Amino acid sequence: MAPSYLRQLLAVLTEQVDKIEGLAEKNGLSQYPSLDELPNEKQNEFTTHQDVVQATYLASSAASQLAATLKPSGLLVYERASAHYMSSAMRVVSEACVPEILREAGPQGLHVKDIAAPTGTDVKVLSRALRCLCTNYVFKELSPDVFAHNRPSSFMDTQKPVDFVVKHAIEKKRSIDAHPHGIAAVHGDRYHDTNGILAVLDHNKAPVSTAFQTDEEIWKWIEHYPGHLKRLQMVMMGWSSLYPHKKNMSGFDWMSLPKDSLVIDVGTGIGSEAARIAKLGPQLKVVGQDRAQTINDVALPKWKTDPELKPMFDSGRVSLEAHNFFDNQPVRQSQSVAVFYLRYITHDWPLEENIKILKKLHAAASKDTLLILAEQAFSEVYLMDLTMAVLANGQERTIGEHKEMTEAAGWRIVKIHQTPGCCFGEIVCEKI
Ligand SMILES: C[S@@+](CC[C@H](N)C(=O)[O-])C[C@H]1O[C@@H](n2cnc3c(N)ncnc32)[C@H](O)[C@@H]1O
Repeated sequence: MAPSYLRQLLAVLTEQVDKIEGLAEKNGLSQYPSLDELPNEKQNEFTTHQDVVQATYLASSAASQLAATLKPSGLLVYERASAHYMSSAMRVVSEACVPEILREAGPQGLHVKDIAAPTGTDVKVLSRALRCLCTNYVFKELSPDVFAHNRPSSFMDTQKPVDFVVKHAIEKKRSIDAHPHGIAAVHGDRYHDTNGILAVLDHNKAPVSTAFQTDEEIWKWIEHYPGHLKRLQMVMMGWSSLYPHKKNMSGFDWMSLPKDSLVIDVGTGIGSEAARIAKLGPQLKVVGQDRAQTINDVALPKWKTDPELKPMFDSGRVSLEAHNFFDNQPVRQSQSVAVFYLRYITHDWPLEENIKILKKLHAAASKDTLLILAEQAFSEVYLMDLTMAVLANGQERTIGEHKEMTEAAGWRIVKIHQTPGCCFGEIVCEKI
């Protein structure tokens, strides 16, 4: 039987790796340099040798075809579509003289605060740009927020002294401050830029709001364009297929809740999670809440007509409610809320706004109410972090940042369910 498609690719890879390692041995190297090894003359001579280059091209083509084959297709397409964040991140990093600063810092690396200091670059922006690159194998993060060079990143180094490049960067900033409509720079007090991450620093405004010259945040602004609103809410359904196995997210056990427990899906959008929860926990009562226009013009028309959703809606098992999550929760005389569930809500907002949202839920919670945040809980896909920054001035958060945020609003993380092989998870919190 002919070898399978995967094995054929693997065979090319194995054959070329054998060839590369044979050539390495012949040239007195123990192996092909890893990503962590910084280039030196001997290695450079080896890695640019004609026979080695030929073998590495074949091996890397087979490897990327293998990766593209095995990666969930939705994720692959998403990564390709948001590749521009990588160019933005490279630009931030090179204008903040990071390659030169890290060269002088050496292999132990440097904390992002110290990397940002010489050019006065915003620490948070730099940290997010560096993390975006690290997850794509350019630079490496040794411990949280401590970064160092790896082999690919060292190619960004101009080899000029730090003092020289920093002086140049600061002079450029001064000339931009004098002519604010001039070319862009990423350092300084404000972030003048043209390549997609403008105004990341301005906590009241996302870059998208700046681009469309509005002071409204995206969820309010988009209501002026009903077609866009519908489209954006449909996109949320698409997230479920980014990771195919996420359709069967094996997280919180909804069957563990008693009959008629009340689950509120806060910021439900079109209600795809409300539907999922109602299916996983047929004994539950689920309420989907969102802004009035989303409920009335997007969610209700779907729930009243979709053959799969309509029976749940007609029977009252799922209901939809117009509610702004910055306001007090409606008073529910008859029963307390078992779970406040928020999927992809907190990544849409900066910390201060999230604390306001979570405090409102805290005020309406009984001592047994659980808060579940369905968010990126493990740092695998940082490309989405910059998407959140651009669209909504939001961010993906590390576990530490989730802890800080929930505790500031009176909640304590008690469990994290991670969907196997997926960076999304369900973060379960109790009232402190
Ligand atoms: C990223 S979407 C997530 C939707 C849904 N939870 C899901 O996972 O499919 C964020 C949702 O928050 C809603 N939202 C934004 N601001 C809101 C507010 N002030 N009150 C209630 N919902 C809001 C939006 O309308 C949108 O449906």
